[in-house]
Amino acid sequence: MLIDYKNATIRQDDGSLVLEHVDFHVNEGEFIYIIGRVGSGKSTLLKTLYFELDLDEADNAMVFNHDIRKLKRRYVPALRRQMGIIFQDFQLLSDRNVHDNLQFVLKATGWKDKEEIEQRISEVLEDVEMTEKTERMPHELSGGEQQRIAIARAILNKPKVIIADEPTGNLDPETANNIIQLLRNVTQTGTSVVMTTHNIPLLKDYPGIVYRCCGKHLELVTDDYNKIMMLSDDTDSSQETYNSGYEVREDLSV
Ligand SMILES: Nc1ncnc2c1ncn2[C@@H]1O[C@H](COP(=O)(O)OP(=O)(O)OP(=O)(O)O)[C@@H](O)[C@H]1O
Repeated sequence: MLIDYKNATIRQDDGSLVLEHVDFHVNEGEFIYIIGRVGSGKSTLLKTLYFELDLDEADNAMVFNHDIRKLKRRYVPALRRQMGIIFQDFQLLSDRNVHDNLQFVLKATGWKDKEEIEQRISEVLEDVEMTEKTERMPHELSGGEQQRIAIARAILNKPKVIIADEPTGNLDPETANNIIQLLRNVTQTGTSVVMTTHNIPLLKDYPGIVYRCCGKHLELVTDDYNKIMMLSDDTDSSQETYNSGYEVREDLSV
């Protein structure tokens, strides 16, 4: 198991409670969605996974077999290197082109051999179908293209887990589908993906394990990829419309 939280309590730095009694598990190659209303704690849960926020109240809190309750800060970079992190706003370095964005990460994570660096950059750009855009600056790319580069950057070091905080939030529905398809492809290599989303229709088109943040708890909605096809929109309350134009209902039930 790559990530194993049992009965974890997640608080902000100011001590305010975000989620309690959290049981959350990630195995190799899994595709996991975290859904839930605005402010329900999705991003905060992710922050504990990539050590942006401490988690010390739990019966168990393991990431890559390290007990993160006792983790010394000096071990964080080595663990983060085994993760790829993707944000809604891409967070590419705006002052350098696509190639140099990727090269920067490889150099920062200890790659030295020039040929190997070039080879790896070509491979990941091929994976995300962006080989033509190597020389482009981030501002010369569309949102979907920038997110492709963010994915390329996230997979450079063949991470065990990709953590993506609303990676399709700024994208039109078709581009969002392409991005999710790319992330699904990544799981074929054994990498797991944990992503937050408000885009509920995605769940049916690209099934995965679904958790929901709700009322300071994290519920497992389904861990059966097949069952997700039966997720019902036919519920009685809590309709919300988001920027994507989708009408979504967050109180999905199986
Ligand atoms: N740095 C912070 N310090 C204190 N409280 C915070 C901080 N960041 C977020 N919060 C609060 O923690 C709660 C959970 O926020 P979080 O960002 O995890 O929600 P979310 O489910 O990701 O929301 P969204 O769907 O809008 O991204 C909210 O009440 C939010 O106001």
